[in-house]
Amino acid sequence: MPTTFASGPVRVRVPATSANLGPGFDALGLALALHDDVAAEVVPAGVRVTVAGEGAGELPPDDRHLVVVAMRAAFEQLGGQPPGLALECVNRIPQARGLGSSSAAIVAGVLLARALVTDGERRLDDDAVLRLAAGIEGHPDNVAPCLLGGFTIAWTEPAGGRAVSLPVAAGVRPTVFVPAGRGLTATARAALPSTVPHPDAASNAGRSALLVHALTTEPALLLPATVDRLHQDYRAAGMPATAALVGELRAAGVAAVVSGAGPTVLAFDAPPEGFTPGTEWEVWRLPVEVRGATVARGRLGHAERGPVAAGRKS
Ligand SMILES: Nc1ncnc2c1ncn2[C@@H]1O[C@H](COP(=O)(O)OP(=O)(O)O)[C@@H](O)[C@H]1O
Ligand SMILES: N[C@@H](CCOP(=O)(O)O)C(=O)O
Repeated sequence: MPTTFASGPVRVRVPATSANLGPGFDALGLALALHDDVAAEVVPAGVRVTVAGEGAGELPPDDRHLVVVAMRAAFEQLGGQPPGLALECVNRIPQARGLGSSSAAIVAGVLLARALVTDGERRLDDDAVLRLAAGIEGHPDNVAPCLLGGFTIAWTEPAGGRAVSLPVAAGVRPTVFVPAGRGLTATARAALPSTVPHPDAASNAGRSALLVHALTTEPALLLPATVDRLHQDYRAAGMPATAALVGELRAAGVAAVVSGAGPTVLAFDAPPEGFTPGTEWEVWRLPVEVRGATVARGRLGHAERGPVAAGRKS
């Protein structure tokens, strides 16, 4: 059946995410209440992208833009490309900091493309959206919480990425420490060895299983549950300030980890009174986002164009 396109714009709201959560490398993730909003419309020709907020003046306004790249991949699976595309992006997720901005862009693109095709949900169901987005990103651990919300466990089968979302226990209060400097995920992945010692793998298996229990049921166990031996130490030389802050917070009894591939630090509770991380860090309390990505008809309105998402506080 030929592909037909919806008339008028559609919009999507996608949350920031923190992946790994310490021992759950490439598997565990958490959605956070900080969002990008993107609207897209099929137009007669060309590709036009406007960007406000994070990445404005830096991101390519054309087919190289990651949201457009993801839309193109999704349209391919949906049966055909539209004649042209117009996008409006309002970005609040800091980019290249370990808060899942690239996954958010990819999820936004796949969901927008599906919503712009008249029978899109029949052609690309929710499981296929996750598989496609995880395939573009290369690992499923950010894409899963971005799509599903909450705390997610993701894994990869021969057919692609899959995930489940679990409710987070009351008393988990994520705080992120965001540095001004960037770090690309690809660079941080290149710092990892191709094999790891068996005791390190065994340690992470136990701690990530414990982390599922700690995050959903018993937050008092978050400190021992967030010990990692598979990625953080290998990456420390490339982000010494991040490694030092994780160490200081943990020494103060706060369960802290590298957020995603860094350089942001995620703590599962507020730092103790009087703890000063240094002026290079912006400190935001970001509640867990339970909703995941949401799609609606129409352009971005006043609410979506606002400067700060609900929950982000300095
Ligand atoms: N909202 C966005 N729109 C377009 N491209 C984006 C967006 N967010 C991130 N990107 C692209 O992804 C890169 C960052 O990806 P990555 O290194 O995986 O970091 P992060 O931890 O933020 O996901 C950016 O430099 C940019 O090229
Ligand atoms: N498991 C990945 C997670 C990358 O997350 P990001 O938010 O930094 O893109 C990794 O550790 O490489």
